[in-house]
Amino acid sequence: MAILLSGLLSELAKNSIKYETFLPDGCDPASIELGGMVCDSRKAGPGVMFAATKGDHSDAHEFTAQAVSAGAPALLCERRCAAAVPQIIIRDVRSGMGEVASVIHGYPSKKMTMFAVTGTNGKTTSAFLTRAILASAGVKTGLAGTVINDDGEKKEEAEHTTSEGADLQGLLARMVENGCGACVMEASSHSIAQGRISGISFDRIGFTNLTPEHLEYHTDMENYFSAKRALFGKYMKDDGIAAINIDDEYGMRLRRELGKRAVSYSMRMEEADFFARVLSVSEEGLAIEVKAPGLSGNKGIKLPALGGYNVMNALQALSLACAAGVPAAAAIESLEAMPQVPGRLERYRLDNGVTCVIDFAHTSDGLEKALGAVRQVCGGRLYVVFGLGGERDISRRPIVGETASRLGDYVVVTSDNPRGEDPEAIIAGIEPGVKRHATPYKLITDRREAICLALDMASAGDIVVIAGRGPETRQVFKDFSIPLVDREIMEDWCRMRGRRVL
Ligand SMILES: CC(=O)N[C@H]1[C@@H](OP(=O)(O)OP(=O)(O)OC[C@H]2O[C@@H](n3ccc(=O)[nH]c3=O)[C@H](O)[C@@H]2O)O[C@H](CO)[C@@H](O)[C@@H]1O[C@H](C)C(=O)N[C@@H](C)C(=O)N[C@H](CCC(=O)O)C(=O)O
Ligand SMILES: Nc1ncnc2c1ncn2[C@@H]1O[C@H](COP(=O)(O)OP(=O)(O)OP(=O)(O)O)[C@@H](O)[C@H]1O
Ligand SMILES: N[C@H](CCC[C@H](N)C(=O)O)C(=O)O
Repeated sequence: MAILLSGLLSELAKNSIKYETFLPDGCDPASIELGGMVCDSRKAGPGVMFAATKGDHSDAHEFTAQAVSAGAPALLCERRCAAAVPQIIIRDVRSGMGEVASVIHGYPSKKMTMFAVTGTNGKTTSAFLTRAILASAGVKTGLAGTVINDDGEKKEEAEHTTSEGADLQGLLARMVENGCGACVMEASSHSIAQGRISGISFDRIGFTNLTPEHLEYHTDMENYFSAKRALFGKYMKDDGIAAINIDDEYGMRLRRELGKRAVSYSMRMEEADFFARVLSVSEEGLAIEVKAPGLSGNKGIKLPALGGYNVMNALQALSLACAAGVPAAAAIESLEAMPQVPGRLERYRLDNGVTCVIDFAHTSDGLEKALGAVRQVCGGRLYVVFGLGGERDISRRPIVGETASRLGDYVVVTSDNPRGEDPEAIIAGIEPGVKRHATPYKLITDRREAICLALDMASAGDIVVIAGRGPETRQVFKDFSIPLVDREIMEDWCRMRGRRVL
Protein backbone atom coordinates (compact mmCIF):
# COMPACT_ATOMS: atom_id res chain seq x y z
CA MET A 1 0.00 0.00 0.00
CA ALA A 2 1.32 3.42 -0.85
CA ILE A 3 -0.08 6.94 -0.81
CA LEU A 4 0.92 10.10 -2.63
CA LEU A 5 2.07 12.99 -0.47
CA SER A 6 -0.83 15.03 -1.89
CA GLY A 7 -3.24 12.30 -0.73
CA LEU A 8 -1.64 12.22 2.72
CA LEU A 9 -2.01 15.99 3.07
CA SER A 10 -5.66 15.96 2.09
CA GLU A 11 -6.39 13.07 4.48
CA LEU A 12 -4.59 14.88 7.31
CA ALA A 13 -6.72 17.95 6.67
CA LYS A 14 -9.74 15.80 7.67
CA ASN A 15 -8.05 14.51 10.84
CA SER A 16 -7.71 16.28 14.17
CA ILE A 17 -3.94 16.62 13.92
CA LYS A 18 -2.63 20.18 13.43
CA TYR A 19 0.23 20.58 11.00
CA GLU A 20 2.14 22.92 8.72
CA THR A 21 3.85 21.94 5.53
CA PHE A 22 7.08 22.92 3.91
CA LEU A 23 7.42 22.11 0.20
CA PRO A 24 10.73 22.88 -1.53
CA ASP A 25 10.48 25.04 -4.65
CA GLY A 26 9.10 23.13 -7.61
CA CYS A 27 8.07 20.12 -5.52
CA ASP A 28 4.81 18.50 -6.65
CA PRO A 29 3.24 16.53 -3.74
CA ALA A 30 1.39 14.43 -6.31
CA SER A 31 4.71 13.08 -7.57
CA ILE A 32 5.96 11.76 -4.22
CA GLU A 33 4.93 8.28 -3.24
CA LEU A 34 5.10 7.15 0.40
CA GLY A 35 5.04 3.44 1.23
CA GLY A 36 5.69 3.65 4.95
CA MET A 37 7.35 5.49 7.81
CA VAL A 38 10.34 4.88 10.11
CA CYS A 39 11.53 6.83 13.15
CA ASP A 40 15.11 5.58 13.19
CA SER A 41 17.41 7.08 10.56
CA ARG A 42 19.35 3.82 10.49
CA LYS A 43 16.27 2.15 9.01
CA ALA A 44 15.55 4.93 6.47
CA GLY A 45 15.23 4.08 2.78
CA PRO A 46 13.60 5.08 -0.52
CA GLY A 47 9.86 5.69 -0.42
CA VAL A 48 9.75 5.73 3.37
CA MET A 49 8.96 8.91 5.29
CA PHE A 50 11.32 9.68 8.20
CA ALA A 51 9.75 10.81 11.49
CA ALA A 52 12.16 12.82 13.63
CA THR A 53 11.51 12.62 17.38
CA LYS A 54 13.30 14.29 20.26
CA GLY A 55 14.42 11.64 22.76
CA ASP A 56 16.19 11.56 26.10
CA HIS A 57 19.50 10.79 24.44
CA SER A 58 19.35 12.38 21.03
CA ASP A 59 17.31 14.66 18.82
CA ALA A 60 16.53 12.84 15.59
CA HIS A 61 16.21 16.17 13.74
CA GLU A 62 20.00 15.87 13.64
CA PHE A 63 19.67 12.66 11.63
CA THR A 64 17.35 14.00 8.94
CA ALA A 65 20.22 14.56 6.44
CA GLN A 66 21.31 10.95 6.98
CA ALA A 67 17.73 9.73 6.45
CA VAL A 68 17.33 11.80 3.28
CA SER A 69 20.59 10.55 1.84
CA ALA A 70 19.38 7.00 2.51
CA GLY A 71 16.37 7.82 0.32
CA ALA A 72 13.67 9.28 2.64
CA PRO A 73 11.48 11.36 0.28
CA ALA A 74 9.76 13.39 3.04
CA LEU A 75 10.01 14.19 6.73
CA LEU A 76 7.63 14.38 9.67
CA CYS A 77 9.28 16.76 12.11
CA GLU A 78 8.81 19.34 14.84
CA ARG A 79 10.72 22.18 13.21
CA ARG A 80 11.85 23.09 9.72
CA CYS A 81 14.92 21.05 8.75
CA ALA A 82 17.61 22.01 6.24
CA ALA A 83 16.97 18.99 4.00
CA ALA A 84 15.46 19.85 0.59
CA VAL A 85 12.52 17.43 0.86
CA PRO A 86 8.88 18.08 1.76
CA GLN A 87 8.25 18.33 5.47
CA ILE A 88 5.13 17.95 7.56
CA ILE A 89 5.66 19.84 10.79
CA ILE A 90 3.66 18.90 13.89
CA ARG A 91 4.00 19.79 17.57
CA ASP A 92 4.95 16.37 18.93
CA VAL A 93 6.18 13.75 16.52
CA ARG A 94 6.33 10.89 19.01
CA SER A 95 2.63 11.09 19.79
CA GLY A 96 1.58 12.14 16.29
CA MET A 97 3.51 9.75 14.09
CA GLY A 98 1.14 6.83 14.68
CA GLU A 99 -1.76 8.84 13.31
CA VAL A 100 0.21 10.00 10.26
CA ALA A 101 1.61 6.51 9.63
CA SER A 102 -1.92 5.12 9.92
CA VAL A 103 -3.00 7.37 7.03
CA ILE A 104 0.02 6.31 4.94
CA HIS A 105 -0.89 2.66 5.44
CA GLY A 106 -4.61 3.17 4.69
CA TYR A 107 -5.89 2.99 8.30
CA PRO A 108 -5.00 -0.68 8.92
CA SER A 109 -6.49 -0.77 12.42
CA LYS A 110 -9.92 0.04 10.98
CA LYS A 111 -9.73 -3.15 8.91
CA MET A 112 -9.35 -5.53 11.88
CA THR A 113 -11.03 -6.08 15.23
CA MET A 114 -8.52 -4.45 17.55
CA PHE A 115 -7.84 -5.91 20.99
CA ALA A 116 -5.47 -4.38 23.55
CA VAL A 117 -4.35 -5.76 26.88
CA THR A 118 -2.89 -3.49 29.52
CA GLY A 119 -1.85 -3.86 33.17
CA THR A 120 1.38 -4.42 35.07
CA ASN A 121 1.54 -8.21 34.84
CA GLY A 122 -0.14 -10.79 32.65
CA LYS A 123 -0.36 -8.82 29.41
CA THR A 124 1.76 -11.21 27.36
CA THR A 125 0.11 -14.34 28.71
CA SER A 126 -3.40 -12.92 28.31
CA ALA A 127 -2.61 -11.71 24.80
CA PHE A 128 -1.31 -15.15 23.76
CA LEU A 129 -4.42 -16.80 25.23
CA THR A 130 -6.79 -14.34 23.60
CA ARG A 131 -5.17 -14.99 20.27
CA ALA A 132 -5.40 -18.76 20.83
CA ILE A 133 -9.15 -18.51 21.51
CA LEU A 134 -9.73 -16.32 18.45
CA ALA A 135 -7.65 -18.68 16.30
CA SER A 136 -9.69 -21.68 17.38
CA ALA A 137 -12.83 -19.69 16.55
CA GLY A 138 -11.38 -19.41 13.02
CA VAL A 139 -10.18 -15.80 13.17
CA LYS A 140 -6.67 -15.27 11.80
CA THR A 141 -5.12 -12.98 14.39
CA GLY A 142 -1.92 -10.92 14.51
CA LEU A 143 -0.05 -10.47 17.77
CA ALA A 144 2.10 -7.59 19.02
CA GLY A 145 3.80 -7.61 22.40
CA THR A 146 6.83 -8.14 24.57
CA VAL A 147 7.92 -11.51 23.21
CA ILE A 148 7.02 -11.44 19.53
CA ASN A 149 5.39 -9.41 16.84
CA ASP A 150 3.52 -11.79 14.54
CA ASP A 151 2.03 -10.33 11.37
CA GLY A 152 0.09 -13.50 10.62
CA GLU A 153 2.87 -14.91 8.44
CA LYS A 154 6.16 -14.03 10.08
CA LYS A 155 7.22 -13.78 13.74
CA GLU A 156 9.86 -11.29 14.80
CA GLU A 157 11.45 -10.76 18.19
CA ALA A 158 9.97 -7.57 19.65
CA GLU A 159 12.14 -4.63 20.72
CA HIS A 160 9.43 -3.13 22.91
CA THR A 161 6.22 -4.28 24.52
CA THR A 162 4.50 -1.72 22.31
CA SER A 163 6.41 -0.47 19.27
CA GLU A 164 6.83 3.18 18.33
CA GLY A 165 3.86 4.53 16.31
CA ALA A 166 5.59 4.32 12.91
CA ASP A 167 6.65 0.70 13.42
CA LEU A 168 3.35 -0.32 14.97
CA GLN A 169 1.29 0.99 12.03
CA GLY A 170 3.65 -0.82 9.62
CA LEU A 171 3.09 -4.04 11.55
CA LEU A 172 -0.70 -3.58 11.51
CA ALA A 173 -0.57 -2.97 7.76
CA ARG A 174 1.30 -6.27 7.26
CA MET A 175 -1.33 -8.05 9.38
CA VAL A 176 -4.07 -6.72 7.11
CA GLU A 177 -2.10 -7.70 3.98
CA ASN A 178 -1.70 -11.21 5.39
CA GLY A 179 -5.43 -11.60 5.91
CA CYS A 180 -5.70 -11.11 9.68
CA GLY A 181 -9.22 -10.30 10.81
CA ALA A 182 -8.07 -9.31 14.30
CA CYS A 183 -5.03 -8.04 16.14
CA VAL A 184 -4.26 -8.61 19.80
CA MET A 185 -1.65 -6.27 21.19
CA GLU A 186 -0.13 -5.36 24.53
CA ALA A 187 -0.34 -1.69 25.43
CA SER A 188 2.40 -0.68 27.87
CA SER A 189 1.93 2.37 30.06
CA HIS A 190 4.90 4.04 28.31
CA SER A 191 3.23 3.57 24.97
CA ILE A 192 -0.03 5.09 26.18
CA ALA A 193 1.69 8.04 27.85
CA GLN A 194 3.89 8.66 24.80
CA GLY A 195 1.05 8.24 22.31
CA ARG A 196 2.73 5.35 20.48
CA ILE A 197 -0.76 3.94 19.92
CA SER A 198 -2.14 7.10 18.35
CA GLY A 199 -4.15 6.37 15.22
CA ILE A 200 -5.79 3.29 16.77
CA SER A 201 -9.26 2.95 18.30
CA PHE A 202 -9.72 -0.32 20.09
CA ASP A 203 -12.80 -2.51 20.01
CA ARG A 204 -11.99 -4.51 23.14
CA ILE A 205 -9.50 -3.67 25.89
CA GLY A 206 -8.43 -5.85 28.80
CA PHE A 207 -7.10 -4.66 32.16
CA THR A 208 -5.11 -7.28 34.12
CA ASN A 209 -3.91 -5.49 37.27
CA LEU A 210 -1.84 -2.59 38.57
CA THR A 211 1.06 -3.03 40.98
CA PRO A 212 4.19 -0.90 41.46
CA GLU A 213 6.40 -0.80 38.34
CA HIS A 214 7.96 1.89 36.17
CA LEU A 215 7.59 4.45 38.96
CA GLU A 216 10.90 5.92 37.75
CA TYR A 217 8.80 7.04 34.77
CA HIS A 218 5.31 7.64 36.17
CA THR A 219 6.47 8.93 39.62
CA ASP A 220 3.57 7.50 41.61
CA MET A 221 0.78 4.93 41.39
CA GLU A 222 -1.89 7.54 40.66
CA ASN A 223 -0.01 8.80 37.60
CA TYR A 224 0.70 5.22 36.55
CA PHE A 225 -3.03 4.48 36.84
CA SER A 226 -3.88 7.64 34.87
CA ALA A 227 -1.67 6.45 32.01
CA LYS A 228 -3.52 3.13 31.90
CA ARG A 229 -6.90 4.78 32.28
CA ALA A 230 -6.23 6.96 29.21
CA LEU A 231 -6.29 3.81 27.11
CA PHE A 232 -9.96 3.31 27.98
CA GLY A 233 -10.82 7.01 27.68
CA LYS A 234 -8.90 8.17 24.64
CA TYR A 235 -8.29 5.01 22.66
CA MET A 236 -11.45 2.89 23.03
CA LYS A 237 -14.24 3.11 20.45
CA ASP A 238 -17.56 4.53 21.64
CA ASP A 239 -19.09 1.08 21.32
CA GLY A 240 -15.95 -0.58 22.67
CA ILE A 241 -16.04 -2.92 25.67
CA ALA A 242 -13.45 -3.25 28.42
CA ALA A 243 -12.81 -6.58 30.19
CA ILE A 244 -11.63 -5.85 33.72
CA ASN A 245 -10.14 -7.73 36.66
CA ILE A 246 -12.23 -6.54 39.58
CA ASP A 247 -10.11 -8.38 42.16
CA ASP A 248 -7.66 -5.53 41.63
CA GLU A 249 -8.46 -2.25 43.39
CA TYR A 250 -7.56 -0.19 40.32
CA GLY A 251 -9.59 -2.57 38.17
CA MET A 252 -12.57 -1.99 40.44
CA ARG A 253 -12.17 1.78 40.00
CA LEU A 254 -12.08 1.43 36.24
CA ARG A 255 -15.11 -0.85 36.27
CA ARG A 256 -17.08 1.78 38.20
CA GLU A 257 -15.97 4.55 35.86
CA LEU A 258 -16.81 2.59 32.71
CA GLY A 259 -20.18 1.27 33.86
CA LYS A 260 -21.96 -0.56 31.05
CA ARG A 261 -18.92 -0.28 28.79
CA ALA A 262 -17.17 -2.97 30.83
CA VAL A 263 -17.49 -6.64 31.71
CA SER A 264 -15.81 -7.98 34.82
CA TYR A 265 -13.87 -11.07 35.79
CA SER A 266 -12.87 -12.36 39.17
CA MET A 267 -11.72 -15.31 41.22
CA ARG A 268 -13.13 -13.78 44.39
CA MET A 269 -16.58 -12.47 43.48
CA GLU A 270 -19.01 -14.94 42.00
CA GLU A 271 -21.25 -12.08 40.85
CA ALA A 272 -18.63 -10.99 38.30
CA ASP A 273 -19.56 -11.63 34.66
CA PHE A 274 -16.77 -14.20 34.36
CA PHE A 275 -15.75 -16.17 37.44
CA ALA A 276 -13.47 -19.16 38.04
CA ARG A 277 -12.30 -21.24 40.97
CA VAL A 278 -9.46 -23.73 41.25
CA LEU A 279 -10.59 -27.25 42.12
CA SER A 280 -7.18 -28.95 42.27
CA VAL A 281 -3.52 -28.42 41.44
CA SER A 282 -0.99 -30.91 40.12
CA GLU A 283 2.35 -30.71 38.32
CA GLU A 284 0.40 -31.04 35.07
CA GLY A 285 -1.71 -27.97 35.76
CA LEU A 286 -4.94 -26.75 37.29
CA ALA A 287 -8.45 -28.20 37.30
CA ILE A 288 -10.80 -25.22 37.30
CA GLU A 289 -14.49 -24.45 37.12
CA VAL A 290 -15.67 -21.46 35.09
CA LYS A 291 -18.85 -19.37 35.09
CA ALA A 292 -19.50 -17.26 31.99
CA PRO A 293 -22.48 -15.56 30.34
CA GLY A 294 -24.38 -17.88 28.03
CA LEU A 295 -23.38 -21.09 29.85
CA SER A 296 -25.99 -23.20 31.54
CA GLY A 297 -24.13 -23.95 34.75
CA ASN A 298 -20.41 -23.89 35.47
CA LYS A 299 -17.97 -25.65 33.17
CA GLY A 300 -15.01 -27.67 34.44
CA ILE A 301 -11.75 -27.73 32.47
CA LYS A 302 -8.09 -28.64 32.89
CA LEU A 303 -5.81 -25.67 32.36
CA PRO A 304 -2.29 -26.86 31.44
CA ALA A 305 -0.66 -24.11 33.53
CA LEU A 306 0.44 -23.45 37.10
CA GLY A 307 -0.46 -20.51 39.32
CA GLY A 308 -3.77 -18.92 40.23
CA TYR A 309 -2.67 -15.86 38.27
CA ASN A 310 -2.83 -17.91 35.09
CA VAL A 311 -6.49 -18.57 35.85
CA MET A 312 -6.85 -14.78 35.94
CA ASN A 313 -5.03 -14.54 32.61
CA ALA A 314 -7.35 -17.22 31.19
CA LEU A 315 -10.36 -15.24 32.45
CA GLN A 316 -8.95 -12.08 30.89
CA ALA A 317 -8.65 -13.84 27.52
CA LEU A 318 -12.06 -15.45 27.87
CA SER A 319 -13.82 -12.20 28.74
CA LEU A 320 -12.15 -10.36 25.85
CA ALA A 321 -12.96 -13.06 23.30
CA CYS A 322 -16.54 -13.51 24.51
CA ALA A 323 -17.10 -9.74 24.56
CA ALA A 324 -16.17 -9.88 20.88
CA GLY A 325 -18.73 -12.58 20.14
CA VAL A 326 -16.93 -15.93 20.57
CA PRO A 327 -19.35 -18.37 22.27
CA ALA A 328 -18.30 -19.03 25.88
CA ALA A 329 -18.40 -22.84 25.69
CA ALA A 330 -16.07 -22.99 22.68
CA ALA A 331 -13.77 -20.34 24.14
CA ILE A 332 -13.44 -22.21 27.43
CA GLU A 333 -12.71 -25.49 25.65
CA SER A 334 -9.92 -23.93 23.65
CA LEU A 335 -8.23 -22.88 26.90
CA GLU A 336 -7.60 -26.60 27.57
CA ALA A 337 -5.07 -26.49 24.76
CA MET A 338 -3.56 -23.21 25.92
CA PRO A 339 -0.15 -22.55 24.36
CA GLN A 340 3.06 -22.45 26.42
CA VAL A 341 3.90 -18.78 26.50
CA PRO A 342 7.67 -18.43 25.96
CA GLY A 343 9.50 -17.81 29.25
CA ARG A 344 6.35 -17.82 31.39
CA LEU A 345 6.78 -20.64 33.94
CA GLU A 346 8.51 -22.64 31.23
CA ARG A 347 9.25 -26.02 32.82
CA TYR A 348 12.13 -28.40 32.12
CA ARG A 349 12.51 -31.75 33.91
CA LEU A 350 16.13 -32.86 34.17
CA ASP A 351 17.17 -36.51 34.40
CA ASN A 352 18.55 -36.01 37.93
CA GLY A 353 15.04 -35.28 39.24
CA VAL A 354 15.54 -31.51 39.36
CA THR A 355 13.01 -29.23 37.64
CA CYS A 356 14.18 -25.96 36.14
CA VAL A 357 11.61 -23.20 35.65
CA ILE A 358 12.37 -20.16 33.50
CA ASP A 359 10.14 -17.20 34.18
CA PHE A 360 10.00 -13.55 33.16
CA ALA A 361 8.96 -12.29 36.65
CA HIS A 362 10.88 -9.08 37.32
CA THR A 363 8.59 -7.30 39.78
CA SER A 364 7.80 -8.16 43.36
CA ASP A 365 4.21 -9.05 42.46
CA GLY A 366 5.34 -11.13 39.46
CA LEU A 367 7.95 -13.00 41.50
CA GLU A 368 5.57 -13.54 44.40
CA LYS A 369 3.02 -15.07 42.02
CA ALA A 370 5.55 -17.19 40.12
CA LEU A 371 7.28 -18.54 43.24
CA GLY A 372 3.91 -19.10 44.92
CA ALA A 373 2.79 -21.20 41.94
CA VAL A 374 5.98 -23.26 41.91
CA ARG A 375 5.92 -23.71 45.70
CA GLN A 376 2.57 -25.49 45.43
CA VAL A 377 4.13 -28.32 43.44
CA CYS A 378 7.66 -28.33 44.91
CA GLY A 379 8.43 -31.37 47.06
CA GLY A 380 12.04 -30.35 47.78
CA ARG A 381 14.04 -27.14 48.01
CA LEU A 382 13.23 -24.07 45.96
CA TYR A 383 16.28 -22.26 44.50
CA VAL A 384 15.74 -18.76 43.13
CA VAL A 385 18.21 -17.14 40.73
CA PHE A 386 17.34 -13.58 39.74
CA GLY A 387 18.57 -10.04 39.19
CA LEU A 388 16.94 -6.76 38.23
CA GLY A 389 17.39 -4.48 35.25
CA GLY A 390 19.27 -1.20 35.42
CA GLU A 391 17.59 2.16 34.71
CA ARG A 392 14.37 0.93 36.23
CA ASP A 393 12.66 1.89 39.51
CA ILE A 394 15.34 1.42 42.19
CA SER A 395 12.84 1.36 45.05
CA ARG A 396 11.70 -2.11 44.02
CA ARG A 397 15.16 -3.68 44.44
CA PRO A 398 15.02 -4.56 48.16
CA ILE A 399 11.34 -5.43 47.84
CA VAL A 400 11.97 -8.05 45.16
CA GLY A 401 14.94 -9.28 47.22
CA GLU A 402 12.67 -9.77 50.22
CA THR A 403 10.11 -11.65 48.12
CA ALA A 404 12.78 -14.05 46.83
CA SER A 405 14.21 -14.83 50.26
CA ARG A 406 10.77 -15.17 51.87
CA LEU A 407 9.53 -17.67 49.30
CA GLY A 408 12.77 -19.41 48.30
CA ASP A 409 14.98 -21.84 50.25
CA TYR A 410 18.19 -20.58 48.63
CA VAL A 411 18.67 -17.34 46.72
CA VAL A 412 21.31 -16.43 44.16
CA VAL A 413 21.24 -12.72 43.28
CA THR A 414 22.79 -11.97 39.91
CA SER A 415 22.61 -9.56 36.96
CA ASP A 416 19.72 -9.00 34.57
CA ASN A 417 20.15 -6.22 31.99
CA PRO A 418 22.35 -3.67 33.80
CA ARG A 419 21.92 -1.17 30.94
CA GLY A 420 23.78 2.02 31.93
CA GLU A 421 24.21 0.99 35.59
CA ASP A 422 26.94 -0.83 37.49
CA PRO A 423 25.68 -4.45 37.89
CA GLU A 424 27.20 -4.72 41.35
CA ALA A 425 25.41 -1.57 42.52
CA ILE A 426 22.10 -3.10 41.39
CA ILE A 427 22.87 -6.29 43.32
CA ALA A 428 23.83 -4.21 46.36
CA GLY A 429 20.41 -2.55 46.13
CA ILE A 430 18.69 -5.93 46.23
CA GLU A 431 20.75 -7.48 49.07
CA PRO A 432 19.19 -5.60 52.05
CA GLY A 433 15.81 -7.12 51.12
CA VAL A 434 17.26 -10.62 50.84
CA LYS A 435 18.84 -10.22 54.29
CA ARG A 436 15.47 -9.65 55.92
CA HIS A 437 15.06 -13.42 56.18
CA ALA A 438 17.45 -16.11 57.30
CA THR A 439 17.37 -17.79 53.88
CA PRO A 440 20.93 -18.55 52.70
CA TYR A 441 22.03 -16.59 49.66
CA LYS A 442 24.94 -15.79 47.37
CA LEU A 443 25.70 -12.75 45.22
CA ILE A 444 27.18 -13.74 41.85
CA THR A 445 27.35 -11.01 39.23
CA ASP A 446 27.91 -13.34 36.27
CA ARG A 447 24.49 -14.76 35.36
CA ARG A 448 25.88 -17.92 33.77
CA GLU A 449 27.90 -18.71 36.92
CA ALA A 450 24.88 -17.96 39.11
CA ILE A 451 22.58 -20.32 37.20
CA CYS A 452 25.22 -23.07 37.14
CA LEU A 453 25.75 -22.76 40.90
CA ALA A 454 22.04 -23.26 41.63
CA LEU A 455 21.82 -26.21 39.22
CA ASP A 456 24.93 -27.76 40.85
CA MET A 457 23.42 -27.40 44.32
CA ALA A 458 19.96 -28.75 43.50
CA SER A 459 19.09 -32.44 43.84
CA ALA A 460 16.12 -34.71 43.05
CA GLY A 461 12.77 -33.11 43.95
CA ASP A 462 14.22 -29.59 44.02
CA ILE A 463 13.13 -26.79 41.69
CA VAL A 464 15.42 -24.08 40.35
CA VAL A 465 13.55 -20.94 39.29
CA ILE A 466 15.52 -18.63 37.00
CA ALA A 467 13.59 -15.37 37.03
CA GLY A 468 13.58 -11.99 35.33
CA ARG A 469 14.41 -12.55 31.68
CA GLY A 470 12.20 -15.31 30.33
CA PRO A 471 13.04 -15.63 26.64
CA GLU A 472 15.22 -12.50 26.38
CA THR A 473 18.13 -13.15 24.05
CA ARG A 474 20.64 -10.39 24.81
CA GLN A 475 22.07 -9.00 28.03
CA VAL A 476 22.22 -5.25 27.72
CA PHE A 477 25.09 -3.22 29.19
CA LYS A 478 25.83 0.50 28.80
CA ASP A 479 27.25 0.55 25.28
CA PHE A 480 26.98 -3.05 24.14
CA SER A 481 24.99 -6.23 24.54
CA ILE A 482 25.96 -9.90 24.55
CA PRO A 483 23.93 -13.00 23.59
CA LEU A 484 22.45 -14.54 26.73
CA VAL A 485 19.50 -16.90 26.95
CA ASP A 486 18.64 -18.49 30.32
CA ARG A 487 17.41 -21.70 28.68
CA GLU A 488 20.66 -22.08 26.75
CA ILE A 489 22.69 -21.69 29.94
CA MET A 490 20.63 -24.49 31.51
CA GLU A 491 21.24 -26.62 28.39
CA ASP A 492 24.99 -25.85 28.47
CA TRP A 493 25.06 -26.88 32.13
CA CYS A 494 23.38 -30.19 31.19
CA ARG A 495 26.02 -30.82 28.53
CA MET A 496 28.86 -30.00 30.94
CA ARG A 497 27.49 -32.26 33.65
CA GLY A 498 26.33 -35.10 31.37
CA ARG A 499 22.67 -34.45 32.22
CA ARG A 500 19.62 -34.52 29.94
CA VAL A 501 16.37 -32.59 29.72
CA LEU A 502 13.61 -35.23 29.72
C1 LIG B 1 11.77 5.94 28.03
C2 LIG B 1 11.55 5.49 26.63
O1 LIG B 1 10.47 5.09 26.28
N1 LIG B 1 12.62 5.55 25.82
C3 LIG B 1 12.49 5.19 24.41
C4 LIG B 1 12.93 6.37 23.58
O2 LIG B 1 14.23 6.64 23.93
P1 LIG B 1 14.80 8.05 23.77
O3 LIG B 1 13.67 9.03 23.77
O4 LIG B 1 15.86 8.22 24.76
O5 LIG B 1 15.41 7.93 22.32
P2 LIG B 1 16.80 8.51 21.83
O6 LIG B 1 17.83 7.46 21.91
O7 LIG B 1 17.04 9.83 22.46
O8 LIG B 1 16.52 8.75 20.28
C5 LIG B 1 15.57 9.69 19.84
C6 LIG B 1 15.14 9.30 18.45
O9 LIG B 1 16.28 9.34 17.59
C7 LIG B 1 16.27 8.22 16.76
N2 LIG B 1 17.64 7.95 16.32
C8 LIG B 1 18.61 7.68 17.22
C9 LIG B 1 19.89 7.41 16.76
C10 LIG B 1 20.16 7.43 15.38
O10 LIG B 1 21.28 7.21 14.89
N3 LIG B 1 19.14 7.73 14.54
C11 LIG B 1 17.89 7.97 14.98
O11 LIG B 1 17.01 8.22 14.16
C12 LIG B 1 15.67 7.12 17.63
O12 LIG B 1 15.12 6.07 16.84
C13 LIG B 1 14.58 7.90 18.39
O13 LIG B 1 13.38 7.88 17.66
O14 LIG B 1 12.84 6.07 22.20
C14 LIG B 1 13.68 4.96 21.80
C15 LIG B 1 13.50 4.74 20.31
O15 LIG B 1 12.20 4.34 20.02
C16 LIG B 1 13.29 3.73 22.59
O16 LIG B 1 14.12 2.65 22.25
C17 LIG B 1 13.40 4.03 24.07
O17 LIG B 1 12.97 2.93 24.80
C18 LIG B 1 13.90 2.48 25.76
C19 LIG B 1 14.93 1.56 25.10
C20 LIG B 1 13.19 1.69 26.80
O18 LIG B 1 13.82 0.94 27.48
N4 LIG B 1 11.91 1.84 26.95
C21 LIG B 1 11.15 1.13 27.97
C22 LIG B 1 11.13 1.90 29.27
C23 LIG B 1 9.76 0.91 27.46
O19 LIG B 1 9.24 1.61 26.63
N5 LIG B 1 9.15 -0.11 28.00
C24 LIG B 1 7.80 -0.45 27.70
C25 LIG B 1 7.44 -1.75 28.45
C26 LIG B 1 7.05 -1.57 29.82
C27 LIG B 1 6.38 -2.82 30.36
O20 LIG B 1 5.38 -3.28 29.82
O21 LIG B 1 6.86 -3.37 31.35
C28 LIG B 1 7.59 -0.84 26.27
O22 LIG B 1 6.60 -0.44 25.68
O23 LIG B 1 8.37 -1.70 25.80
N1 LIG C 1 -2.21 -11.99 36.09
C1 LIG C 1 -1.04 -11.90 36.70
N2 LIG C 1 -0.94 -11.34 37.91
C2 LIG C 1 0.24 -11.21 38.53
N3 LIG C 1 1.40 -11.69 38.05
C3 LIG C 1 1.38 -12.25 36.84
C4 LIG C 1 0.16 -12.38 36.11
N4 LIG C 1 0.45 -12.98 34.95
C5 LIG C 1 1.77 -13.17 34.94
N5 LIG C 1 2.34 -12.76 36.08
C6 LIG C 1 3.76 -12.74 36.44
O1 LIG C 1 4.36 -11.70 35.67
C7 LIG C 1 5.35 -12.22 34.79
C8 LIG C 1 5.18 -11.59 33.43
O2 LIG C 1 4.02 -12.15 32.84
P1 LIG C 1 3.54 -11.62 31.44
O3 LIG C 1 4.68 -11.59 30.52
O4 LIG C 1 2.34 -12.36 31.02
O5 LIG C 1 3.16 -10.15 31.86
P2 LIG C 1 3.43 -8.78 31.09
O6 LIG C 1 2.40 -7.85 31.62
O7 LIG C 1 3.44 -9.02 29.64
O8 LIG C 1 4.85 -8.33 31.56
P3 LIG C 1 5.82 -7.23 30.82
O9 LIG C 1 5.05 -6.07 30.40
O10 LIG C 1 6.78 -6.86 31.86
O11 LIG C 1 6.33 -7.93 29.64
C9 LIG C 1 5.15 -13.72 34.77
O12 LIG C 1 6.36 -14.33 34.58
C10 LIG C 1 4.52 -14.01 36.11
O13 LIG C 1 5.52 -14.17 37.06
N1 LIG D 1 9.24 -4.48 29.87
C1 LIG D 1 10.10 -4.52 31.02
C2 LIG D 1 10.89 -5.78 30.95
C3 LIG D 1 11.96 -5.90 32.01
C4 LIG D 1 12.69 -7.20 31.91
C5 LIG D 1 13.95 -7.30 32.68
N2 LIG D 1 14.69 -8.42 32.16
C6 LIG D 1 14.78 -6.02 32.58
O1 LIG D 1 15.56 -5.96 31.64
O2 LIG D 1 14.66 -5.12 33.40
C7 LIG D 1 10.98 -3.28 31.05
O3 LIG D 1 11.52 -2.90 30.01
O4 LIG D 1 11.08 -2.70 32.10
